Amino acid sequence: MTGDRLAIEASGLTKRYGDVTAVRDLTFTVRPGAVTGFLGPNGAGKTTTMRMLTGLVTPTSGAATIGGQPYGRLAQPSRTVGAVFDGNAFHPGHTARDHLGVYAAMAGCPDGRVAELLDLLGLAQAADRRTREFSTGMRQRLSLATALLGDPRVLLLDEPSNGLDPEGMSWLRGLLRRLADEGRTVLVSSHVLHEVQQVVDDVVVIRRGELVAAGPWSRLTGPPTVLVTSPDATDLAAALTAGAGSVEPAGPGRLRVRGLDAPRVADLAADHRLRIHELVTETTNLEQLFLDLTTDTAEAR
Ligand SMILES: Nc1ncnc2c1ncn2[C@@H]1O[C@H](COP(=O)(O)OP(=O)(O)OP(=O)(O)O)[C@@H](O)[C@H]1O
Repeated sequence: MTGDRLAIEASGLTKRYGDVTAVRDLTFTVRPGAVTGFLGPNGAGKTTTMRMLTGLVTPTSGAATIGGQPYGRLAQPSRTVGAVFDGNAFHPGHTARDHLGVYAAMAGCPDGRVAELLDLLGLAQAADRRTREFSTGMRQRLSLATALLGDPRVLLLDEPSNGLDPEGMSWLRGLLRRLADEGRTVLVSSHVLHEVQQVVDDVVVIRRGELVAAGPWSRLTGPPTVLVTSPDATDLAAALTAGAGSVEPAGPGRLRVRGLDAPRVADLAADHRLRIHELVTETTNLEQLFLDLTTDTAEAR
């Protein structure tokens, strides 16, 4: 399979339920070999979009394709796409091993695949417990195991972090990274930015069913700035400007510098025998960015 054959594409995707437009004219691409965060507040239309990508919901207009084909036309859907949706149902009397065994048989998975996944998903110890005893986090792991059974190259995960504790979150991020590094296409939705920001390469942000931003995370957050405090701020500003930095005042004795990293700022200060009392690299406040992207400006007018 070439890389392009693994891309997810939404093109003018729209879904209306009566008067409610859940998703409106959504166009984006999700590339293989990366983790893409599908972000937006509750009710933004993430689940509806993911359901359209997997053929569970029929778009009112527009198209959703995976590797250039609508989900329904894929030759081996369960071997191409693995999906996890909130509220995945398990038979309460089945053990995790039973549950995976049923799906493995349906997907024609080789022997040993169930044990492999129980291990990969950290469920080996709980393999023979009935799913009715499972915590939300264990259910999430079992959903993920089910999605991964057919060794799919494309993964669509709707809020997979729901119910995971911090350790589970960190484990999930590691798993997502690994799956993407193996060349898979990984689309993961979340309404909580900080849960995914450490792992996503790209983002697609929606609000009220419409696209707000899409692209590499680094492009959306911009380059870091450096905040420097110095009793020699005036001379330091001149030295940094001469060193190709862009400098603006940020309070008494304090400068905000763009275009130079912290070591370069420190080196230039040392070259000019100027004192530094504090040096901080500022990354964009991502929560604020997310808030800005998702706040409905129409309401503010
Ligand atoms: N079957 C349906 N019938 C009517 N309205 C629906 C249906 N499914 C979704 N909606 C509406 O479409 C909008 C988008 O819902 P959706 O579940 O896709 O959002 P979401 O971003 O996944 O939210 P959450 O994070 O809360 O799951 C909401 O206003 C929702 O009420």
